[in-house]
Amino acid sequence: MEFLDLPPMLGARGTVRLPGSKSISNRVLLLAALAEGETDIRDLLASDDVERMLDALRALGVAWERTPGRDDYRVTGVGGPFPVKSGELFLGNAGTAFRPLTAALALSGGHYRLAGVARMHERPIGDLVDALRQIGADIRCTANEGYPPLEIRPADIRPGGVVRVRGDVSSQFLTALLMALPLTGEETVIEVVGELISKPYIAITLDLMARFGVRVAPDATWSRFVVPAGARYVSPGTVFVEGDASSASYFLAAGVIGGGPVRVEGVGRSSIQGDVRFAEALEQLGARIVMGDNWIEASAPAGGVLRAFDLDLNHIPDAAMTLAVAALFADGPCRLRNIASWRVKETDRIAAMATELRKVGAVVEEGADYLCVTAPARLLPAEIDTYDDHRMAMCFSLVALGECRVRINDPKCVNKTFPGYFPAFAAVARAVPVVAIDGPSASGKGTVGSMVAKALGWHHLDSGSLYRLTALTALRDGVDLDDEIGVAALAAALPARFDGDRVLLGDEDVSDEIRDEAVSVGASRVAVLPAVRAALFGRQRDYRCGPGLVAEGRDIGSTIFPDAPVKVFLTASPEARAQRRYKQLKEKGLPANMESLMQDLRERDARDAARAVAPLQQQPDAVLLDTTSMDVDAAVAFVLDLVRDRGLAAG
Ligand SMILES: Nc1ncnc2c1ncn2[C@@H]1O[C@H](COP(=O)(O)OP(=O)(O)O)[C@@H](O)[C@H]1O
Ligand SMILES: Nc1ccn([C@H]2C[C@H](O)[C@@H](COP(=O)(O)OP(=O)(O)O)O2)c(=O)n1
Repeated sequence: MEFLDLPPMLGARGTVRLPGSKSISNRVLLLAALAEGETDIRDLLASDDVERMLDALRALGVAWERTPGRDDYRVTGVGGPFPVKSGELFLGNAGTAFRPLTAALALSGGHYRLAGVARMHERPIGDLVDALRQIGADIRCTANEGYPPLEIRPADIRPGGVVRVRGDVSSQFLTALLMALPLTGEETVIEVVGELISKPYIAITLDLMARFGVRVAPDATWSRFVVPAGARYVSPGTVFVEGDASSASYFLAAGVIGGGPVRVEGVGRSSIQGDVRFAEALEQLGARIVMGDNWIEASAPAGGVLRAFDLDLNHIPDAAMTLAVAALFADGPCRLRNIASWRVKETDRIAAMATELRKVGAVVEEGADYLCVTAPARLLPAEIDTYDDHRMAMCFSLVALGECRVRINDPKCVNKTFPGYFPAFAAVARAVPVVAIDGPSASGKGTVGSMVAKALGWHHLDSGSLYRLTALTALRDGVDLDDEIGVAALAAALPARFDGDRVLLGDEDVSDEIRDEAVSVGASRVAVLPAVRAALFGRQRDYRCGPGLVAEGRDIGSTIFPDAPVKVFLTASPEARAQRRYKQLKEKGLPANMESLMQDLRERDARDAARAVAPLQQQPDAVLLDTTSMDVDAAVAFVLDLVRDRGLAAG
């Protein structure tokens, strides 16, 4: 399984240009396809769901072309039903393609098959099929009644009169009917049965239909819609796609959780997307929000802490997911109400959200249509499953802003709506900085690392001492150093503590004992065991805390913190290193022999460099620092300059 490790973040600020709205992109594509004339669409979203719609339209005889290198498209409308009268369409997990195409194809007089991924076949479509059958459509659910895949056959469509459709499962059914019925040319009344959910999405549909020349006004209660006689779609010429307001939610929340300000460009006061009201929800949590016509900016509440909330989120079902994760930063239990539609989205989002929030330590109560989330005192590092749901992946990236590392499984699921999400997030979120110092034995890593950490006021990790503590424990407990599983178990349970430059096992100071030659040789032996390295992997990452970390070892820059902004490969000639070690041991009153030290050092260098897992080697992005003829202070000054040059510490 592919994954992405997000480091703990210290805060967020900056500006993000949003990708185009998915809801607008797929609606505009379909309307442009059915309209008379050519439509130029600017800033169309580049994502999987939009690709599915584009592919389908081409298969159905709609010509479109893309301006090379841009997200601008020209669609040549067919001025009515689709001209291609048979076809098999694969629509992935794109609800915004599947539902509207079902309705438009049911009225196109052809023979079509529509299918998607397994999850698409679990997402209900029965209410839409029932509504279309009322006007004579011949639609068969070929696997399970009420669910895709579907087969549509030519039929005697009898428009006019009243069509009833349920509005309380997914508003996309109403959207699909609204967009397709003008193909009949006759007046049809749509009556919504049950409370209409997600009304703002219907508002997007009506707004875009009006731009293509078909005006449908809802009654006061949004339960009756009249599609006028003689309606036909005509291209408005050029359509600009707004930024995606649901995608904006992650960055606005990042600004609120991570201090901010974070500004999103592409949506604002004049947006037609209901999800811009997510900003209002954030305001109820105490966030500071500023809005322009085409941008929104979010910052943390004046007091820093988010207020607990109890909100009906029916009007912003997608952006509401972001609030479930924002609840991890609130000062009390938070309730998200009226969100039953989550259960029929890309995954059962209520269940998925509850499961994953619990992994980071939250207490979650899950109901048929609500979630109650209580934040833990401290977030726990976790491995988040994403259920092939782009929004799960994007939401849980926000956990990192709690200075908590988080692993996102299958991160590419964001391609559904936002392929550039993680780079965009990394551009506004500020990771806890790490100085990674790697190099051979006795090159000065410990000495330089400790002094650099003190000068910066950052945390310090001497990873070698973890290997030494592991070896010491194995030697004491009589565990064979080649017993990989046994030694790894010791490494995982090590009661290691660091107190300044003192190294402790529980309460026992073992700073000197771990420098014994026997322990040094043992450390070098256990360090080649993959299970031992794996056992120490997460432990080392947990030392990454604000304001920053200086860590040294052999694989810090390559494996433990590959994203470290400063990497140094510290080395010196073998002779210089042997002499340093000799002096060091003598000063500590420990026995030392120059010849055996030299020999031992060469052997250890060879073992560190040749091992299969995380061998010692200079990373391409590491700066070489050869201290053969350089004193400690000069080496420390060199590293501090690098840190300041990268803008990670004041000058
Ligand atoms: N640039 C340097 N010049 C001279 N001696 C150094 C230098 N860097 C480190 N030393 C000394 O070398 C010894 C070994 O350094 P240490 O930090 O323990 O190395 P490592 O952690 O790489 O094994 C220490 O006594 C240290 O004071
Ligand atoms: N990140 C690390 C740190 C140390 N090791 C290995 C290398 C050494 O053999 C032991 C002890 O490391 P340490 O840095 O304390 O030892 P040296 O004094 O540099 O030889 O652990 C490693 O494999 N990976």
